[in-house]
Amino acid sequence: MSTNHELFQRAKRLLPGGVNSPVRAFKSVGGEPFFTARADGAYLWDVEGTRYIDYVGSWGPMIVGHNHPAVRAAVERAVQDGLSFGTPCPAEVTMAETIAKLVPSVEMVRMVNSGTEATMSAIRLARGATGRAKIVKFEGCYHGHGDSFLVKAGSGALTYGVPTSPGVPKANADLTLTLPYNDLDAAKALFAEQGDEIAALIIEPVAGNMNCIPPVDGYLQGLRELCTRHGALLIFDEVMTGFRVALGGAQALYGVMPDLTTFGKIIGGGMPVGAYGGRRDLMEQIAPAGPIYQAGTLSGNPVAMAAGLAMLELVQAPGFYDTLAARTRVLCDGLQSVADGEGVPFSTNRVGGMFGLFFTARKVTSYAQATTADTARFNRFFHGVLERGVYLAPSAFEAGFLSSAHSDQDIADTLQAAREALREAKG
Ligand SMILES: Cc1ncc(COP(=O)(O)O)c(C=O)c1O
Ligand SMILES: NCC(=O)CCC(=O)O
Repeated sequence: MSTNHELFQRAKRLLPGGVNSPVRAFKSVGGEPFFTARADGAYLWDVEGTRYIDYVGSWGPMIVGHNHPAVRAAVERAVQDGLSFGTPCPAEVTMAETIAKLVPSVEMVRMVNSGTEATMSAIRLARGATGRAKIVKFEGCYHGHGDSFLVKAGSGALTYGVPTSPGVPKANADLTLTLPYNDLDAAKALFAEQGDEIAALIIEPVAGNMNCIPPVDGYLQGLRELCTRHGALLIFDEVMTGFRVALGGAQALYGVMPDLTTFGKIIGGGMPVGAYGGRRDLMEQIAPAGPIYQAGTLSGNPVAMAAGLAMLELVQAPGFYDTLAARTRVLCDGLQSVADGEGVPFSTNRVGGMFGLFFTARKVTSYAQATTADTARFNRFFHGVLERGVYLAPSAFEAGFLSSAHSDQDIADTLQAAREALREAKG
């Protein structure tokens, strides 16, 4: 039987950094990642049989808990009929209808295989439709690993201190303009200067890749007005927030209609899926309806669609998001009172089923504030709770996720682990 350590040694010989996605490595918190053998409900079990209460949820998709019987059964049924057809299949039509029904701004969709593909395709569409080249993104936001987005990026790029990646041609990076999140005046100033060259502004409507930072009141509305005034498209990257902060995503929660929206994570139920969609007049410019090319051998895959549809069925249960948000609140308020009790400077953010923990006394509303929180303290806390069976994202710059499988007891156990970890780190 291989141990975590043996597996990681083998992995490092053949996989860069021992992982297939950088955020999984424990490079910033220190130590070695554990290898998961099995997942169920709110828990992961590593190859040594240790159980963890999981607040990563496969980085977002597992909103009903791991290995949900209804999702698993849907996949098992779909597999009986074949794994991939390369022709249209019925489930992708149902998927498109479901997304269009649930997400206010979506009139048409195209399925893809990851969030990265969704965002790359959405900006190609924006450029093709407007005839403009520049895009605007926000410092600390992450939109996958497309060249245009690895400029002042969040997530692993921020965690590892290389927010602008080598390998992105300068000509490409120069077309990506960046702004500070939650600062409408900065956006107004940029659009006043270059508004007629901007194809699209893309934003995480709740930032989740520089820890978790909700938009301040009126901010998304202000960006909407700015884009409309300057003829630029507004793209909400709802890969993380879609079906996470509310059934209709952040656009439903805040009542702001983007022109295009990108999706991933939850809509695949744990299978590799992404999608982009929005205004009909824009989406009809995508091939073969229109000239802007975008394609995919496995796009709309029947097994992935079955998993995603089962997931979207479950989240439509009455009260699903109210309960999820209430649990998230109990967790965050509980952690706050534990930290207060231990005299540790601490604050939290949360929207629906996503949350952020900051080792700083003030409420965090900006990238600058998020990056000045005490990351060394976070790293000690991360290991302190991990030793006690609680798995947080191994980075101070990632949002956390709750699922409907997390019980009151799981939250109570998490708070106890947090209390012990904070006490130990002080002593
Ligand atoms: C907001 C956001 N956009 C895009 C992506 C990219 O998605 P993927 O990892 O599926 O390519 C992610 C996460 O990875 C994300 O959080
Ligand atoms: N918040 C970070 C992600 O969702 C990305 C996961 C990955 O890159 O593996």
